[in-house]
Amino acid sequence: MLETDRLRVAYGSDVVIDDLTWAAGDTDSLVTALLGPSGCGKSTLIRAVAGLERPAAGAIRFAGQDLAPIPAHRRDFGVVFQDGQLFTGRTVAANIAYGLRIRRRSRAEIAARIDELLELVHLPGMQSRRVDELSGGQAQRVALARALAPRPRLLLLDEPLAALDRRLRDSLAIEIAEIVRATGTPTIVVTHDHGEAALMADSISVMREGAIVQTARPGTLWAAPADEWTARFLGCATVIDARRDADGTVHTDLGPVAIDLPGTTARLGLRAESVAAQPVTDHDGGVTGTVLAVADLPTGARLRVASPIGEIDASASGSVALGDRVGLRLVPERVAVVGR
Ligand SMILES: Nc1ncnc2c1ncn2[C@@H]1O[C@H](COP(=O)(O)OP(=O)(O)OP(=O)(O)O)[C@@H](O)[C@H]1O
Repeated sequence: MLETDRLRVAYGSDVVIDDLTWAAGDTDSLVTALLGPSGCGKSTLIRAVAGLERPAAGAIRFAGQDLAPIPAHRRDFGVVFQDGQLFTGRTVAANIAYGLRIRRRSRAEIAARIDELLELVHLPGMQSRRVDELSGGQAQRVALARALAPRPRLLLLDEPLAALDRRLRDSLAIEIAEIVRATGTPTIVVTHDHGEAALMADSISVMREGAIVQTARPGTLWAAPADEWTARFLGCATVIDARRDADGTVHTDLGPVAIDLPGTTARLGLRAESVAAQPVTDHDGGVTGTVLAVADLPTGARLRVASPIGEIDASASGSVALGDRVGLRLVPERVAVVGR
């Protein structure tokens, strides 16, 4: 639905996006996350799509239509930025009405649409509240309602949760995704947080230095990152070699693991959840290590372990203490196969 074709965006001589050909929002993916580290060009891409930056070369198309001749306010795209950018000193209703007023909708229609949107974003009855009196989470819901009010063809969310605290971020991420799904609005959400991307999106495009390195569903992305950089960016702190022998067993320096490899050798990405640690007495003579640090998380203990391949992260379900000797085992369903 949204396509960039050999797109280049630059600030003066500083080229941020070069030769980018990318598509988002196909029929089975309503919400696409644009995920990448700080400074990789996510906001620049979103701003170019919104019509706020003029491409130096290439094209951006929506539903087949070249957007170049269409100014930002005629694209029918809704935009929400990190801090919402509401009109301060005005009411919630006045903010949501903005895009409807400039489209000259009737008063009755505007009032009805405001009521409907406030129900949708779970702020019923807040019409006459001044936006300066809202909490950060409420302000972002109003910004979302304002963006959705004119029924945009595409919604662009640029780090909509970045200014909120962690606990609120997760719940609002899920809520925003539900709201945009309820309206059926194709959405691109920019984030540098892969947890947030997974909570919100059907598909994730990973961006690195102005290029999209992989687009996939979240589960596929975690299990099969396109390359080592992507694996590390997605939380695989350790990357190791694996090789498959003639009888199909896959060997690594952390012992065998029951996974399929695309060839006879591959690189595996490991997160703490990929390596299970258990007290060495219960262990059957495999790889062992020494516990260097323990963090007790609600989901179990997370460990830093001195292993034969150096320091690695691991997880333990039982009780483990600093200095313990632990047996290490790779958890096949939690191991990422790089470049599969
Ligand atoms: N208005 C501007 N003028 C000049 N350079 C800019 C401008 N906006 C962004 N840049 C530069 O372009 C590059 C990409 O920035 P951009 O904001 O698109 O990245 P981002 O991935 O959205 O990062 P973040 O997550 O930190 O917002 C950075 O090097 C940034 O310094």
